[in-house]
Amino acid sequence: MAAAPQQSVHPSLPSSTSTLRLLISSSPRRPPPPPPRARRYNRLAASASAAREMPWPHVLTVAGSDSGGGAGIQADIKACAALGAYCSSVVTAVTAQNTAGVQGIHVVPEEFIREQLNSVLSDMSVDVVKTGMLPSIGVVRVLCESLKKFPVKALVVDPVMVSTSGDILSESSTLSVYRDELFAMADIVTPNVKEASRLLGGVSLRTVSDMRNAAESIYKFGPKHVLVKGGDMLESSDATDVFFDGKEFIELHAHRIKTHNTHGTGCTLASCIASELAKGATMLHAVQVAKNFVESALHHMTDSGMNKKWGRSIKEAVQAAIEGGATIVQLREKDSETREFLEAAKACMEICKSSGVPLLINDRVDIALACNADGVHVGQSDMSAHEVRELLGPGKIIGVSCKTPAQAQQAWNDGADYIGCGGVFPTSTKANNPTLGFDGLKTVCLASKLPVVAIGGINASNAGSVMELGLPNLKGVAVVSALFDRPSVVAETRNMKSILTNTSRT
Ligand SMILES: Nc1ncnc2c1ncn2[C@@H]1O[C@H](COP(=O)(O)OP(=O)(O)O)[C@@H](O)[C@H]1O
Ligand SMILES: Cc1ncc(COP(=O)(O)O)c(N)n1
Ligand SMILES: [Mg+2]
Repeated sequence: MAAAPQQSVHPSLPSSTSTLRLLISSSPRRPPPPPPRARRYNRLAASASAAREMPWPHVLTVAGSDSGGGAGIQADIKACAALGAYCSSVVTAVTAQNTAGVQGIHVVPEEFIREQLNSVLSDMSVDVVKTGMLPSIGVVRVLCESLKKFPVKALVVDPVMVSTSGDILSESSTLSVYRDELFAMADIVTPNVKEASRLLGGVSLRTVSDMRNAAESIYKFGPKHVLVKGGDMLESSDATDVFFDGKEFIELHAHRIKTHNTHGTGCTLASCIASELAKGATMLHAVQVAKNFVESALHHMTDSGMNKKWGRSIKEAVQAAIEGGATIVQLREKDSETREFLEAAKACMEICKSSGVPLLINDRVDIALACNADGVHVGQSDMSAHEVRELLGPGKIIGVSCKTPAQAQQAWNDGADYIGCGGVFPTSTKANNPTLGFDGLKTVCLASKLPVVAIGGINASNAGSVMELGLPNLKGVAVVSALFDRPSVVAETRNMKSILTNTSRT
C-alpha cells in the first residue's frame, strides 16, 4: 500500500483543528504533473460517465400562478433552477396578485388539471412532486388519483391556505381531504403556524413548544416528516422551524431578517426541499439546504454590503472576528478600487500581525505582495496556484477553490497548501455558484491530498453537521454571512468556534 502523503503544519499557522479556518500546508515534495494528454482524456471520460449516471433531477410543481412573480409557480421554477433541478408545472389557478395582496383568482377546471398531470407524468420522468395552492377538494382528489397512477420518488406538500397578505387561496373544505387523503401520501408537509393551527382545528401556536406539539399531531395524519415553519412568529428574534420525523424533533434556526418581503418564502422553501430530494439528498439535509437558501435569499434582497450595513469598517470586522476566535482571515473584496482594497488590506495586516493570525488575500496577488500578506486564495478562473507560487515564493500560503477531485489533484500538482471546497450550501455571497452538498464535499475530501476547508452557506445551524461528517481531511470551515451579516461579530464568531470545538471533540 502506498504511504499517505506526509503533511506538516505550516510554521505560521496554529495547530489546533477546531478553528474557523485552519490551513495546513503539505509536504513540499510533490509528484511531477501527469502529461497533459492523459489528464484531458480522464476528464472527458469522467464527464461522459457522470452524464450517463446522473439524469437531470426533475421536480413537478402543482401550484397556482402569481402574476407578481414572488410566490406560486413562478417562485417554484426560480428556486428549482437555482438549485439545479428541472421544474415542470401544472397550474391549478391563475391569480391576479402583487406585493400588496391577491386581487383575483381564476381556478383552472379540475378536468384540465387532470389533463396537465397526465401529460407530464405519463411522459417525463418526474422525481419529486411538490404541491402549492390546491384551491378545492376536487383538485386535491384529482392529484391523489394521478399520484396513485404515476408514483414518484417523493411528494412534498406545502398546504398553502392563506397568503402572507391574508387572502384565502384554498377553500376551508379542503382541510379534510388534505388531512385524510393527501398527507398520508406525503414524504413531508410544510405548514406555517397559521396553517398548522387550521389543520388542528384552530389550536393556538405561540411558542416553539406549541410548534412541536403541532408537528407531532400533524404527523399522525400520515406524512413521513413534518416541518412547522415559524416565519410568521413575528415576536421571535429567530425564524425557527420545527422538523419532526416521527421520533426526533429538530429545531432549525435562522436569524430573523428585518424585511416585509417574505411573500413567497414558503413556496421557495418547499421547492428547494423538492429539488434536493430530486438530487438524492436525505430529508433532513434537504430541509437544511432549503432553510439556508431562504435565509440567504432574504439577506441578499435586503443588503449585500454586510459590514457597511451594520455600520462597521472592514478593520473593525476583522478585529472582532479575531477577538471571537477566528484563526485565519481571508480578505475578499469584489467591488472596491485597487487603492481602497490595498488600504483595507494593510489595516487588516496590522491587526492580524499583532494577533498572530495569518491574513490571506482573495484573488489578488498584487495586493498580497504590496501588503506582505501571508498568502493568497484563488478560484478556478484566477491565476493557477503554480503561477501564484512563482510570484509569492515558497514561504506563503496558497489556497485553491475546488469542486471536483480533478481540481483537487491539480491544486496539489500546482503546489497549493490547502483547498476550499464548496459551496456546500447555497449562499448569497456568490451568485450562480452550484452547491455540492454533503456528498460533493465528501467526494472531494476523500480524493484530496491537501487539507480541506468547507465553504458556502455555512452557519451556526449547519456547521456542526459538516464537521460531524468526520472526514479526515476536513480541517475547518470558512464563514462569511453567518459572522458578518450579524449585529455582533464577536458573539457570532465565539458561538461558531464553540460549535466547531465541540464537534471536533466528539
Ligand atoms: N424574516 C425572516 N427571516 C428569516 N427567515 C424567514 C423569515 N420569514 C420567513 N422565514 C423562513 O422562511 C421559510 C418560510 O416560512 P414562512 O414564511 O413561515 O412560510 P409561508 O411562506 O408558508 O408563510 C421558513 O423557513 C421561515 O423560517
Ligand atoms: C399562487 C400562490 N401560491 C402560494 C402563495 C403563498 O405564498 P406566501 O404564503 O409566501 O405568500 C401565494 N401567495 N400565491
Ligand atoms: Mg411567508
